[in-house]
Amino acid sequence: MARISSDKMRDYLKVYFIAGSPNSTNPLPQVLQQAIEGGVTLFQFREKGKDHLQGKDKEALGKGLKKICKDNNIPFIVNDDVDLAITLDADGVHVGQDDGNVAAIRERIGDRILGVSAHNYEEAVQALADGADYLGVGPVFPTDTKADAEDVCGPDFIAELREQGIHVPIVAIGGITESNADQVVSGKADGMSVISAITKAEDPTVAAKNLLRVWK
Ligand SMILES: Cc1ncc(COP(=O)(O)OP(=O)(O)O)c(N)n1
Ligand SMILES: Cc1nc(C(=O)O)sc1CCOP(=O)(O)O
Ligand SMILES: [Mg+2]
Repeated sequence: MARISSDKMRDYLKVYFIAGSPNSTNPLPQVLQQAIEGGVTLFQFREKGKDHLQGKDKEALGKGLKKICKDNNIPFIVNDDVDLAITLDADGVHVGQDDGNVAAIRERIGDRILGVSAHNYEEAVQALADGADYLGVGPVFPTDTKADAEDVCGPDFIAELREQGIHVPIVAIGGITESNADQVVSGKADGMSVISAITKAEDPTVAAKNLLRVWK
């Protein structure tokens, strides 16, 4: 296996669905299946928040979600938990600035996809030097989903990173909805990551379709 190409990574980032069981009142496997039917291009299992699953329960949910992704040709990414990613043979891992040494995580996961959160030029450059395949940048809008999110940077912050010479795949995150997703596209991100825009939608399939349509 080889590292993913930047072109392929950009395709996968278009509508990047992130969720864990605390984000959804309906069973997450059902929501993921519906979101995939609407066209989401990548999935991250982020089991965080109130009453989140742990240990074998978390592993069992992750295993089921990974199968849904595999059956539908969507890469399955695990948030934070590198051990679980390896146990489940996930397609990749996403880590933030406080989730461990990125270069060491790259060593551990081999050629799997590695996403790293970055909030400024210096963090972006370091993440790439350490082996990131894509950067997660946010929050681009206010979000209620992540209590410890950084200050809102706005969607145009990604265009600023581009001007500073960061041309790798970047996905915007935080507070993205059907109503503001067009600003993510004009802000020069390669994709949008969403939690509540899909998990709290009346119909996750329609929500995913509407987000995908913004790219067309
Ligand atoms: C695609 C993407 N971008 C950013 C994040 C946030 O990661 P992090 O800062 O480590 O925060 P947690 O998600 O771990 O709470 C992400 N998960 N995915
Ligand atoms: C997981 C996460 N990371 C963020 C960051 O800024 O790094 S914002 C965020 C929450 C995204 O959820 P929603 O789409 O519901 O706003
Ligand atoms: Mg993290």
